[in-house]
Amino acid sequence: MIELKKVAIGYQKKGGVLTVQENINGCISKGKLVGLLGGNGKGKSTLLRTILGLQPALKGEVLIQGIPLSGISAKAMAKEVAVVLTDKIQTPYMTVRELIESGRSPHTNWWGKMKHEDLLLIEQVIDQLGIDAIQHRPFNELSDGQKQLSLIGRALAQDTGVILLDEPAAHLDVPNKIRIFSLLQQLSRGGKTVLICSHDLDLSLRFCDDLLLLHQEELPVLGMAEELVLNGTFGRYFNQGEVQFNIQSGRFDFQKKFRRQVNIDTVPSPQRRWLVQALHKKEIGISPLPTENEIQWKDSQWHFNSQQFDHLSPLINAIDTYLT
Ligand SMILES: Nc1ncnc2c1ncn2[C@@H]1O[C@H](COP(=O)(O)OP(=O)(O)OP(=O)(O)O)[C@@H](O)[C@H]1O
Repeated sequence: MIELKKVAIGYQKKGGVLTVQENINGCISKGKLVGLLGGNGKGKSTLLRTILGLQPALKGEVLIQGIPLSGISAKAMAKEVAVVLTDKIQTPYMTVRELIESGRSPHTNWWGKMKHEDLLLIEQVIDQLGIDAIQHRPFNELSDGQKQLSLIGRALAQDTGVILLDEPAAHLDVPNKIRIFSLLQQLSRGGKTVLICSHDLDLSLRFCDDLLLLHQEELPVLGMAEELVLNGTFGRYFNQGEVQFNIQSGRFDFQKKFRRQVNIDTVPSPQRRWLVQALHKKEIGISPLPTENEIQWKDSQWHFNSQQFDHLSPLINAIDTYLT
């Protein structure tokens, strides 16, 4: 586990100190998938680098598996903590498989000779990530998403108690993103401590047990994801102007006030959800009051202004014309 005790993070500069965040407290527990979330420039990467000991904390203390960072050698750190950072890595010619195998180096002998168990683990990682088809391709020739999967593979092959990931799913397609979050969740259930920094708030809410939220004006907060939503903290930390978190849908809405409005009170789900989206694209809002502009869904048909429509597209065009 990772313990943070009154940690302040930032940079020593010529003119003084730039404090990015302070008073970061809490325990990133074993067996949990924890998301590190915050808007741009709030200090997520800085905190990850501080936890890794790549830069000193300005104040406070970081403990890894109960030991203060200052007391952990680089070799011991490599056995305890695996990391996937966003920095572009330059590998001299190396295949995906060789890159993943290099994750075993903290555990192998000086010659890097791998035992049967090491090879089994490599096979398992390649299988878990679904990268069998690219395992013999040169890393430098891969797409960004394939590179990301390979780097995650190297971290998994390291087989450490703690895994830190900085935006590991940024370049991945949706099924691969879900696969990575789900795999990290599975790893945490197996007893690992996993801290993932992400801008994907939706997947973080769905998969992470706890969230560590960073904000400019408010103190960092660590808590159960659903609790932070229900007590309003999550929304408060991310709402910006017209972009507001909707506690019902769990999504961020662009809450623009539309001049033109219709009433859809009687439209059931799922038609309602997609009708609202199509109306908003035409700058038509939803009126909470019954008005004469009512849309209905009856007998698998749309009804508006005494007309019937089999499909959404002509309905939306008719409303758009009528309300112009
Ligand atoms: N080497 C550096 N020297 C000085 N300031 C830095 C340095 N690296 C980052 N910063 C500053 O620290 C703050 C936090 O940056 P950091 O990269 O940790 O944010 P982040 O939350 O990871 O952002 P993003 O989501 O945009 O990647 C920013 O104001 C940034 O300008």
